[in-house]
Amino acid sequence: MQPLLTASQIHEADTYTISHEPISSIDLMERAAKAFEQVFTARYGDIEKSIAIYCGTGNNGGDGLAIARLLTDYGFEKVDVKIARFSEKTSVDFNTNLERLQQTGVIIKEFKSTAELIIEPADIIIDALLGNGLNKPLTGEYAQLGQQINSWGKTVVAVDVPTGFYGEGEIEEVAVVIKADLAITFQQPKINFLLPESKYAVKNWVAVGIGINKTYTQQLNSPYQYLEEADIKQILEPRERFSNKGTYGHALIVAGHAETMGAALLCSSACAQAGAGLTTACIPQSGLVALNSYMPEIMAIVREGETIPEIDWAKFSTMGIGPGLGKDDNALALLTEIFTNYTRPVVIDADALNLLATYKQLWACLPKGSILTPHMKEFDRLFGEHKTWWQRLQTAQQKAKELEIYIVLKNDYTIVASPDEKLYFNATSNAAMASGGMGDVLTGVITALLAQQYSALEACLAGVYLHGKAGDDLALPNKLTVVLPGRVAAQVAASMAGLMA
Ligand SMILES: NC(=O)C1=CN([C@@H]2O[C@H](COP(=O)(O)OP(=O)(O)OC[C@H]3O[C@@H](n4cnc5c(N)ncnc54)[C@H](O)[C@@H]3O)[C@@H](O)[C@H]2O)[C@@H](O)CC1
Ligand SMILES: Nc1ncnc2c1ncn2[C@@H]1O[C@H](COP(=O)(O)OP(=O)(O)O)[C@@H](O)[C@H]1O
Ligand SMILES: [K+]
Repeated sequence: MQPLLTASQIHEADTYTISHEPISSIDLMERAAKAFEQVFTARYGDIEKSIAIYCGTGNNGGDGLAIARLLTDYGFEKVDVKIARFSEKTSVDFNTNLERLQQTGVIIKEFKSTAELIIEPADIIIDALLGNGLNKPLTGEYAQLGQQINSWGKTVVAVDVPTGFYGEGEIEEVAVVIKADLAITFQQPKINFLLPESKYAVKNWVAVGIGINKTYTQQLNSPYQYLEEADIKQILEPRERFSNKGTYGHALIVAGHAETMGAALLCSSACAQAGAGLTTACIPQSGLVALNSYMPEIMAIVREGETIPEIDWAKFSTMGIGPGLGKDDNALALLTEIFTNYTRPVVIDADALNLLATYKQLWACLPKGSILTPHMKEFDRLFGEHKTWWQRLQTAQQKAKELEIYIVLKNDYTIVASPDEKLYFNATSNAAMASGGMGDVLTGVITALLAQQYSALEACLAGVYLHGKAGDDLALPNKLTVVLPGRVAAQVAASMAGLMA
């Protein structure tokens, strides 16, 4: 698990590392510049290309100067450095790196106003103007320079963060940010890189370690955490000798409606394939033949007309409720019946979320410790309209605590909010997975993990990771632009095995 820190915490962690490693601040900057150079040259290794490095006069600018020296040493012959002297203020390490660079043959130009600039002829621009030290939106000369650089439409690689971009907090639509094709960022992704609104400023990012003290960053106890493969490996347990289907739980999937039976099939088949010892689908009569032919391993409780079926509550280890269920009175009665009789944590998705959003009385009997898996629109239906993802993060954090539930807010980087106010970001999954029914599969996977007696948090974390990993394993090696949910469900076991190898 990697803690995601805010700008001020990153600054504290830098300071701590400098005094405790110990390492001098200028050497830490050199380490950062070296880490940048390695990723940069791996991506843009053609030394014939010309590079312009725009530097501020703080530490981000200092990085830029060190990078200019390192890229020249690497073999780039056309490196131009342009220092924006918009203020008299300079950092100590900026000054040191300027002296170092002056001893090389690199051309260093300075400008006091954007009006002095001509259209940049270089192939690639490195943005080392402002980094994490940004404390207000760009105005004046910085804003003009930002607009100017954006207007050139060049390939831009940002040092740490794009100039004008906030690592955390609300992203303002009107603020000027120098748009980066790639941000090579130090130590950790900045929290806002993981929210959809950042896509206008950051096409891609890579985080490079610079040896910031891990014990210190862990003890800061950040609410924002970034999931890593090692975390999931730690969660997943191998199957035991002498185990049987009873060992791995009995999951009930309550889903499906005449026109949306597919959701029930996808969800229950994902549940069976993610390892529930037994899976039963509670579906309308009209889906029974389809279920049996789609996956004969799954049992059924049939819903007929308006009647609520008899359910032997004690038989089920957990339930996944909602995919394709519909929102009619029947669905409401069924959900009420479940909430009245079943007290163990369940997984709530799709129409069950929409019912919860409409009929507020249902909240009172939602089993504590349950898992809600909304996408953005469902989330807003549940908790009100949000203008930004940053606001959604705050709401997810509050609501998970207040209601003692887990919220899986689905997106490119799915966020798991837990009652202890932590927010976990998952990086697996890819755009090939953006197709209807994918969420139904996720619900099946999480339900299966709950049935196998993983804790609710473990089921959420391992569930989102595995679901995304299965999609990645299918799509990425073959550069597929689409993977359908049924294939993802079928891949989960193999991806799980890959993690446990
Ligand atoms: N030891 C360290 O602290 C390390 C810092 N590193 C680099 O240092 C950067 C942070 O450096 P600094 O804290 O010097 O800050 P920056 O270089 O990001 O900014 C310089 C100064 O500009 C001013 N400023 C902020 N917002 C502004 C605005 N909107 N318009 C005009 N001026 C503004 C502030 O006074 C700020 O201190 C990181 O992003 C990273 O690139 C790396 O070298 C790694 C080690
Ligand atoms: N562009 C994307 N990048 C990464 N993951 C995605 C992307 N689009 C969708 N997903 C994943 O696919 C799932 C879609 O869920 P959801 O919107 O509920 O689908 P549905 O309602 O059709 O079942 C989520 O787990 C989400 O994380
Ligand atoms: K920058």
